[in-house]
Amino acid sequence: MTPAARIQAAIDLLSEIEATPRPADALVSQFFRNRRYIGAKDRQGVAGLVYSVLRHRGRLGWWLDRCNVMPTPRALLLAEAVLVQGRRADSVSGLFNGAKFGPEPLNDSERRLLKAVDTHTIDHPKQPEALALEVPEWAEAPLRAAFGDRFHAEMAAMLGEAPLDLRANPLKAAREQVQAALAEAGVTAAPTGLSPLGLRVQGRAPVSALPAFREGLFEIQDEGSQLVALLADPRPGMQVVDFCAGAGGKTLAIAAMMDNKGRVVASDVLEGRLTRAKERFRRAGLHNIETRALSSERDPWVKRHKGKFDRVVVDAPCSGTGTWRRNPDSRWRPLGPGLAELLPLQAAILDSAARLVRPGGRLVYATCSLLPEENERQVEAFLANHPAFRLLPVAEAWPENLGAAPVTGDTLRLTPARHDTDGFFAAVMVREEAAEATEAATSDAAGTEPPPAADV
Ligand SMILES: C[S@@+](CC[C@H](N)C(=O)[O-])C[C@H]1O[C@@H](n2cnc3c(N)ncnc32)[C@H](O)[C@@H]1O
Repeated sequence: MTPAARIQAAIDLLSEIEATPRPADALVSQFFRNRRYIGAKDRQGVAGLVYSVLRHRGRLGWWLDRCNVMPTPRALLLAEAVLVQGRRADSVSGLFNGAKFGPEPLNDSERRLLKAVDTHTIDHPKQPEALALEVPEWAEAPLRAAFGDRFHAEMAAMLGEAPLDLRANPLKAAREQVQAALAEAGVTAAPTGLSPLGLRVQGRAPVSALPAFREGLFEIQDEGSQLVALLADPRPGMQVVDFCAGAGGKTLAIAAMMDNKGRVVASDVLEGRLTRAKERFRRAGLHNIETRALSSERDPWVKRHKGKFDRVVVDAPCSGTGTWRRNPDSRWRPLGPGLAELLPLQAAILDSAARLVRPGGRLVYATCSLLPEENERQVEAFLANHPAFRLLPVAEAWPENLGAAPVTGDTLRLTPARHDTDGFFAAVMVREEAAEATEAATSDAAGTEPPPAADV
């Protein structure tokens, strides 16, 4: 592809991302699947342009606004070329010449834009702090409240790219074996600091094309997500529910730790996600998992299985603020259901899923959010309404690993700035053996119609 053709492909891809609410990573994969003639290097070049626009979208928008130019994909890419890549306006305009496969020539306002941004860089002292950190307006106040004087450092750490983490599948290979298989394929990876199963890859190797991946020796999973699954402390022979299993990221880790012994139920309100998860379970060699599509969090299946499970993991739908490094597009997309709907939904899911926990069993509540409203506040409200449960400090829940890790407080709070993982929150709660009767009396009381399921 010529450089101009790459720009045109980036314009097409950005237009698709703007036109649909689906996450950018899914659309990027689909875009290239439908254009198999685009080679690996060009794919990387086109995706690099698109992700650079998404990663700088707030500040690029600020510049376009200042120049009175509409934020079209063409204008965003023009501004990106100058303000982020540091190219001169002349060399950029030369690529917009209407040649075959390249973009149409510039219009007047685009020419004006190039002239205005020439020799500038993306940051400008007049940009408000939150915008300079690519923090959308709706999230600024809660994130400032969450981090106080660490707001700048935490948000700055979210501007970079997320590392590529893998989780060894203990059913098929130890972490060292996976590391050796990767090295043989020319991929360098080092053990992660917190997760005993994790490997962090150096650079951006296409690991899913490797035989070791196809044979299920490892999964692609952020270290923070691995820790959430490990916190449930699933053991062989246990009965476990992954209540918001989605495409099965945490289910895979949980089931593998159980050595294929016992039972894991992967449930979700979106059946399509569970169907996709099944292929991953098969590749990983797991046959102790069953999937269960729920009509809502109060599906009758839950009541029928009250008190039957040793572990219940609730990886709740959330704002996703902890994954901004990985999904930069999600900062600027409308929040889907919005916090006003997410907060009661999270509480309702936790409330209902808690019924499944047997006396002495564990309930793990997790989100990939950085907002206390979705995290600590939800757990506090749950504990206040469910005296049968008590918080188990994470260092006690999993002393052999987290005891030595830089994790403070009773709950797990991971951030890119502090732990170089995605932002995650997890709390472990235990249903007291003696409190069964009290809890049983209160848990089935509220039978109100649930809010619609959110695809988050
Ligand atoms: C954060 S995602 C789960 C990610 C998944 N656990 C993983 O590790 O790959 C949250 C999931 O909650 C599901 N969900 C949304 N509303 C729900 C509800 N009312 N009951 C159960 N699951 C729900 C969504 O469909 C979504 O798959």
